[in-house]
Amino acid sequence: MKPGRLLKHYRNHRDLILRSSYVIVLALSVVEGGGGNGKKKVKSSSAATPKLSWKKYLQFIKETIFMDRKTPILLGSQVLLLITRAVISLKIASLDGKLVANLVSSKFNKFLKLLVLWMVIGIPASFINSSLNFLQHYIKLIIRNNLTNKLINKYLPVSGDNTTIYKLMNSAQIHDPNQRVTTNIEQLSDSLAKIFPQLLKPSLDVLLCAYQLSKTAPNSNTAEGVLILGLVVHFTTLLLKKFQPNFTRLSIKSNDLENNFHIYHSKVIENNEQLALSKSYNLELNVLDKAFFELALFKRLEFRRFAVYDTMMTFIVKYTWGAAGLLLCSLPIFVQSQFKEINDHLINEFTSSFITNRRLLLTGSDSLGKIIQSKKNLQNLRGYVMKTLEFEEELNEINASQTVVKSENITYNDTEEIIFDNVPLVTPSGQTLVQNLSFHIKKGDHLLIIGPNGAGKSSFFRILGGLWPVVPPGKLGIPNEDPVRKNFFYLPQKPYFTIGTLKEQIVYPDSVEGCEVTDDELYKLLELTKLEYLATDCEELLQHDIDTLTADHGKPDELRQLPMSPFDYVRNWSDLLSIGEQQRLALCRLYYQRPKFAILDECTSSISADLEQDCYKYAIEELGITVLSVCHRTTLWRFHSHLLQFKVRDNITTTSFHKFSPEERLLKHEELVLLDSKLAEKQELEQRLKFLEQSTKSRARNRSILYISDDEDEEID
Ligand SMILES: Nc1ncnc2c1ncn2[C@@H]1O[C@H](COP(=O)(O)OP(=O)(O)OP(=O)(O)O)[C@@H](O)[C@H]1O
Repeated sequence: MKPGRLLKHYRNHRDLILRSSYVIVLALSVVEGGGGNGKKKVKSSSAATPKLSWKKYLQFIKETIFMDRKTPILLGSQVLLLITRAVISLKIASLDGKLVANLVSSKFNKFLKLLVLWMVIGIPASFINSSLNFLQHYIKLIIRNNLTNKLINKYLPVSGDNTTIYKLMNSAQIHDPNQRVTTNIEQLSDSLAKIFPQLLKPSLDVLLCAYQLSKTAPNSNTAEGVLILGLVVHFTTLLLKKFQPNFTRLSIKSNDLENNFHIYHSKVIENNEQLALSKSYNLELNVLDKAFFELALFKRLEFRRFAVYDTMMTFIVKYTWGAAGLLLCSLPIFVQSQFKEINDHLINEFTSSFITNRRLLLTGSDSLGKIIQSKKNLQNLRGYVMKTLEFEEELNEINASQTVVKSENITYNDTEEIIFDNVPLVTPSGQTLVQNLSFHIKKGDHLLIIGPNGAGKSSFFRILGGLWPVVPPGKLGIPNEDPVRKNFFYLPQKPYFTIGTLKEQIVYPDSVEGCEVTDDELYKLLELTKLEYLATDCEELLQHDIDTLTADHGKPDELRQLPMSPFDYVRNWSDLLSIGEQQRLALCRLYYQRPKFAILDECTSSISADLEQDCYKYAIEELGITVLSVCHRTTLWRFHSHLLQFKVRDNITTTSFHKFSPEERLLKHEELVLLDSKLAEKQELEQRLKFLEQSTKSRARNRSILYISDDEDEEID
């Protein structure tokens, strides 16, 4: 094509070509500014950024938005409001220009009319602004609600075997589930609710301003100038990218450090009594200090990077683009003033155009800066999504594995038997504690489990309770589920108590709603473990509250809210009760539940020996509960008929299982203890004898030396 024809074509389609090139250049700048800077590394972070493909990221965002029908509708409304606001901003920009022009030419009436119009437009503008704020918070709440529910349902699945959290805490992946469900989801929802206005508002502003600028430029020759401005924006954005930190990495690392600090702090709170008694504040302070120091150090590094980036950003967006824009708006005026005679009308026109275009340019450059800055939020959001997805995938895996393991290696019988057939005891970390465990007991066979510390006694319970899988070729047989009576009830050495009512503690893990137990029945349960004073204490506290509120006539509402029964009085039971009392209250739970089998893992170790015996007797003889117990006191042996013994020799653990006669075994045990003590006595006597022989010998030697020296003395004499 000849240059002449090309020029003609250009002239014919000049407007279209320039406008589209301008938009393309701006879009390029946005994409460049929004693209990742993969080469940059966060120095203090040793871990690599976890991988998350864009497809998976967008899929997650899509699923989160469409989890609820309300969210897309609200997002749609947000978009509509944003478009309306952008159009209103344009209108206000042109009004601004006209207002100043009328002010300069002292046209008061026109100025007043425009001012009224300006105020009238302010009404929908204010409404739209506050509606946008409201919508953003509302969308955040809905997203947070949906995500939290989704994760909590996977975290505490009602349909599973209630082992998810245990398995999660034993997995190497997740150490901070509480943070993931709380802080992480909150940050994710906040970021996601902000991202649309953050991206859409400035994008719309940029597009509308670009369109308006190229349309309302004082001289159509400035269209090329607008394109040059676009190119300036593009290249400076590329420069800005060099200073841009990797926000995803920063947000992940910062989150991890925050979580570490939180975990250490929770441990201190949890073990406050032990720390006070062992006077170990100094040590714990060091640990907390170190965790916080790491966090603060990283935050400082993060802020420094942000500060450098912000400085560059402000300089480029506000001043470089601003100056280029001002030049673009003013140049045509200077050029025209050289050729035309300046009259009032021209001054008016110049002022109006300059003010309007300047405002449009400032809005445009500011919006472009915001789009580039929203990359930070996009990358932060990516970090939060990664953490949430990692958590969710781990939960999905655990929950899926539960059903597989259960169906493969566990069988149910109606003969009320527990059968361990060649079951290896393997820890979650893969260490085999016992090669194979084989035995079988039925209802009424009370099993005593003994063995040295760390041999695997509690681990056996973990397999029975479904916490650890039944590893092939092992097979586990357990009784069929019974709607009336639970199969198993587990009592550990340190039972768990909630902050709640006394009734809730006794009927746990049943809910008090729909529970038909009466206060008298609850009181009887407490009597069995000699804990009736707990109910009396609650009664006194309740009476005290009633008296105080009655004396204070102004609080009838609070009086009405007080419980009717002392069993409904709320207290923090785990802080309030001694370990022995906690173990006794846990026994009340056992009596209330009356399961077929009770798994008692040193659950009476802090109870006095005579009460312990009474409690065992009641459970076995009165309630017909079959016990499987780990206990170190020989006084409890008489309640058992079978023995599972763990023995460790040369670091290899073996087990033996047989019927057990407690009297015979106790006799042998007593004999063994006697022999042991005699053996110890013998060894002591032998040592004493050795010592005496040695000291006699050394005295004899000393004496002979003395004699020799006497002789020598004599010789000298
Ligand atoms: N979740 C786990 N992950 C890895 N190893 C574990 C886990 N729980 C326990 N173990 C290990 O398994 C071994 C057996 O522990 P277990 O609690 O069964 O011992 P125990 O015989 O009950 O000891 P004790 O009499 O002291 O209570 C120990 O070496 C312990 O460190």
